[in-house]
Amino acid sequence: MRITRKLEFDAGHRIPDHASQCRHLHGHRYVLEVTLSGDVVRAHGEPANGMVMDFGEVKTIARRHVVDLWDHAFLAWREDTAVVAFLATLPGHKTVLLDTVPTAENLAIEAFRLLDPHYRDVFGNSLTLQRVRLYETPNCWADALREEMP
Ligand SMILES: Nc1nc2c(c(=O)[nH]1)N=C([C@H](O)[C@H](O)COP(=O)(O)OP(=O)(O)OP(=O)(O)O)CN2
Ligand SMILES: [Zn+2]
Repeated sequence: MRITRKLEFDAGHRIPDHASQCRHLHGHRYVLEVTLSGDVVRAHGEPANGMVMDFGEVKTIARRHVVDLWDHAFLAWREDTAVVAFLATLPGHKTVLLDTVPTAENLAIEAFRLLDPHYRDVFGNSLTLQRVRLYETPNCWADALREEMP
């Protein structure tokens, strides 16, 4: 069985080497989809009975480890030196430094990496993070799939 929880957040970014519009500082309302696989828990009296994982718990973990960190932040490639230096002049600015250019592909991979250790199988139902899908716009998204993760 697979279940998916969708969350949304707002963040700024730029793709410094892009040939067109995306080299400019701009933002998106990102949509993050977290897909888990596992057996349905069959345990009378347990709050998770009948579920792979409570959607509320899926959300809590995604917020704690990605969404709350990235929401209203500027997601910057640490080698984008001009932007990183500028953001450092803004007192208390919420900046997230990334090891890769903040494309939809790289953000999906990074979100998968951040979330994977936190979706733990506590009911013996083989709970596993399978996919992180990140929408950069309603028309553009990237999938980080477990079988393709480095
Ligand atoms: N493979 C990728 N291509 C592009 C990425 C990316 O992350 N991965 N990112 C961008 C830009 O950041 C941009 O935000 C996307 O812009 P655009 O292609 O204009 O997308 P829209 O949905 O706004 O397009 P419409 O045709 O206006 O709906 C570019 N490429
Ligand atoms: Zn963009």
